Amino acid sequence: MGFIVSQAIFAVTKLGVVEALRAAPATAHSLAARTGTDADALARFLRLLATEGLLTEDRDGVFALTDLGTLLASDGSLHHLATNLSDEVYRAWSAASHSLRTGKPAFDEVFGDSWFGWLANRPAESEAFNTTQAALVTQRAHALLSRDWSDVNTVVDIGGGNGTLITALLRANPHLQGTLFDQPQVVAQAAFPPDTAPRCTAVPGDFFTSPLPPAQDRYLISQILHDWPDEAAGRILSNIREAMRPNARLLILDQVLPDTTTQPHPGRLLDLNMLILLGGRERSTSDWTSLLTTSGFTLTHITPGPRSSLIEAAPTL
Ligand SMILES: C[S@@+](CC[C@H](N)C(=O)[O-])C[C@H]1O[C@@H](n2cnc3c(N)ncnc32)[C@H](O)[C@@H]1O
Repeated sequence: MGFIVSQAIFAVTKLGVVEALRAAPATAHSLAARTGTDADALARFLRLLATEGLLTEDRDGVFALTDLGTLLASDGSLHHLATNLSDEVYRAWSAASHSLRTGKPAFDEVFGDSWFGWLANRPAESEAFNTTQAALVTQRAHALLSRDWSDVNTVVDIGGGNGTLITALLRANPHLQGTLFDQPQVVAQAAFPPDTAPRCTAVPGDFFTSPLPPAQDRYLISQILHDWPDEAAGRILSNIREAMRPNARLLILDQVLPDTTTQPHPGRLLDLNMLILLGGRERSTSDWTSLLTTSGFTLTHITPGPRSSLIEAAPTL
């Protein structure tokens, strides 16, 4: 019955109840008046979420967010993820058996289009998705940002969304020149802040078919390859390989699945989410090694991280 908790979380986040509670603890009655919700229903939603540790309720029926619940407020790290997973992604999951039967994305079955095709025609949803991705950057990018970049001059972020990661990288390394590469309607959403704008260029294109920016020192690709099955991921990698000089390096931020199933791992949830949405997959170290080898790369190092690992590769000469 985990979906009941998920939907309760999504509903109170989406309808502004979390935001109202972030401002001040309140009774269900007063919250209902401010959020356009039904007071009795709201009290029941909030009591369930209190049992999940997101809220407390005192003897006077006043609800307050816990530290965990605060993550769902608009300035919290999980707000965008919670709202983004609640609509189309959730509806795609209702056809999970289609993916199980065919190995193909349930999203396409439910919506009659691919996830990125569907987003391309919906500016509001596309912006919400890119904001969600951007909000997760700081949680994922630690291994990347804490590297020594002093001997690197140029870096391109392939499929870099609205530019949040490349901006963080340029801000931390004032000597670096950056390029953001993504689909035209996505790079159009990038707004580079004044301190990094002079050092960053946006290049629109398709990472399957467009020539990628040549002669960069580092090719960064974050949370992209897990969107695609091996054949398509291999085509993206081969395209990157073609743009690279022999001394350039590939930096992949993505999940690395453990080899065993003895421990729960968030990558297993993401693995199925990628299948349902895009027909993609998460990969283990041996999966990464073989994908990279067949695409002209040698895997040189993996820095494991709780949310994302940093996988480094060099062109095979
Ligand atoms: C899961 S998001 C990852 C965004 C960002 N790199 C991050 O780490 O959060 C996938 C990105 O791939 C981009 N993308 C999808 N298909 C593409 C294509 N054919 N060519 C270029 N970019 C594409 C999307 O626009 C989106 O920004």
